[in-house]
Amino acid sequence: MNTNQPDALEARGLRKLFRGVLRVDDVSFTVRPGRIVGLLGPNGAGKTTTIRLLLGLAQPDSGDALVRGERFRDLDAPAHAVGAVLDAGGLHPGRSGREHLRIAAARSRVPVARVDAVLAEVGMTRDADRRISGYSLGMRQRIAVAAALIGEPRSLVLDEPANGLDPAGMQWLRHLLRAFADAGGAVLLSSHLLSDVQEIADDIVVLTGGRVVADTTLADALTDSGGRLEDYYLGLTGTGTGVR
Ligand SMILES: Nc1ncnc2c1ncn2[C@@H]1O[C@H](COP(=O)(O)OP(=O)(O)OP(=O)(O)O)[C@@H](O)[C@H]1O
Repeated sequence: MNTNQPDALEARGLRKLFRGVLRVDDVSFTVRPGRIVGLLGPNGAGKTTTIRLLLGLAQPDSGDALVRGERFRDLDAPAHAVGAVLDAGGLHPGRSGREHLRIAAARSRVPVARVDAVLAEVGMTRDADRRISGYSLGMRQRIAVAAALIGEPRSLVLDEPANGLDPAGMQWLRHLLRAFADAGGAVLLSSHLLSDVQEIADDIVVLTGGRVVADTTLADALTDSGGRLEDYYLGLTGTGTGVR
């Protein structure tokens, strides 16, 4: 790794209050190129808020959320820096997958030819012209991933991407993310599915009550817990809430 390169994604002392309550409390971690980082934590731990801060969708009360060393709003070409998969359920049901991606391409100011490229990348070429209302949740996830890839980003951020994916869909996502990281991309994904994270992540960050309680490699976490991420996680969070 070139140590002069800024980290792909960096949370630096992030704090966020909602109605006077600290929900993200001094959160710091980095995602380096070539790594897949799993962001774990019980319901309400602050994962989505942390992701929204990194993507410039919410502003921290203090601290910095940096993408390649810059705040999201200062990036020249945000779609080229980071792609996000936030809520596949939020796609407009009346549009086709292709229309959704054309809009994403226009917003990101990337050539419309990228639409066919990302459709192929996510295996949705054949179904591209059907309405999203007729898609399964797994197909919606593929279109959401395609939209994230439209700007050929160097980083990907995914909030609960496994939601709605069947085992074959999950395997597909795993391969896609690994290939992305192997090509030098950085990946941050939140998930409740510890077995999936165990199969996919290089590093893990565990949040509880808005604070980072672990930031380690997956290998070290497994060594510490006899090979089961679930045991490591439950040892830290002391709860099975929301975790299966
Ligand atoms: N816009 C908001 N207004 C008020 N409170 C909020 C807002 N967004 C999040 N919170 C609160 O902040 C805390 C962290 O929420 P967040 O969604 O980041 O957690 P999470 O770890 O992603 O949880 P889950 O696993 O349930 O998705 C929760 O207590 C939540 O109710």
